[in-house]
Amino acid sequence: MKKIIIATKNKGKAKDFEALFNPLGYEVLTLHDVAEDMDVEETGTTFEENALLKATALAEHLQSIVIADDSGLEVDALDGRPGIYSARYAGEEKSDEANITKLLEELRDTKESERTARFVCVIAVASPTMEPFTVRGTCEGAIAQERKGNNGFGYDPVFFVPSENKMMAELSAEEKGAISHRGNAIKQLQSKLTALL
Ligand SMILES: O=c1[nH]c(=O)c2ncn([C@@H]3O[C@H](COP(=O)(O)OP(=O)(O)OP(=O)(O)O)[C@@H](O)[C@H]3O)c2[nH]1
Ligand SMILES: [Mg+2]
Repeated sequence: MKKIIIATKNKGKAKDFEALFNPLGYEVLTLHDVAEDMDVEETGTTFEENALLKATALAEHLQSIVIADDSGLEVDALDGRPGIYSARYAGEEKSDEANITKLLEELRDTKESERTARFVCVIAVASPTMEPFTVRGTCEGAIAQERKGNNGFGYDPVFFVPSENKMMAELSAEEKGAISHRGNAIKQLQSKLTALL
């Protein structure tokens, strides 16, 4: 099987990528497989900057084509927060559980119609032989009052997807990939992918 390297340590993201790339004939490798010690600081101010930082650092290190994903949740009632800080919203330990608790607490007095939000996923592609580039995918939804569902990762248990009438965490990996920010970003990548890999 052909291999694709993703500059991530997030196992939930890796699963999402596997559901999207395995059917296309690619085995997904992550930092855990290729450079366990590598830790790229996300010092950018946009998803694009952070995705490029992660992709170019690993592409340089491995002298190979690499993709990276920087993603997060934008909540309208919170002026777009947590945004690029989604992973570390409740602290540097990056706990999905604590992040959800903090989010629900911050939205405690926000009524149903004002709980709109979107997931954003920016994927950067970098290689030693070409200019890096990014694609962006989004997924519109709303923040629920309570957790529901056991699939996915991050904020999936409280992210309501109107088109499915379900929480993201109630969808299978394949169902999530069909409608998610990550799936949408990868769809944009696909046309360019064949030429690249
Ligand atoms: O419920 C969710 N479903 C998703 O599909 C999703 N995609 C992103 N997120 C949130 O945004 C952070 C990314 O931050 P991020 O891009 O810096 O990644 P990360 O730090 O977790 O791993 P790495 O790829 O940087 O190694 C994640 O941790 C999550 O909190 C999601 N939440
Ligand atoms: Mg990160």
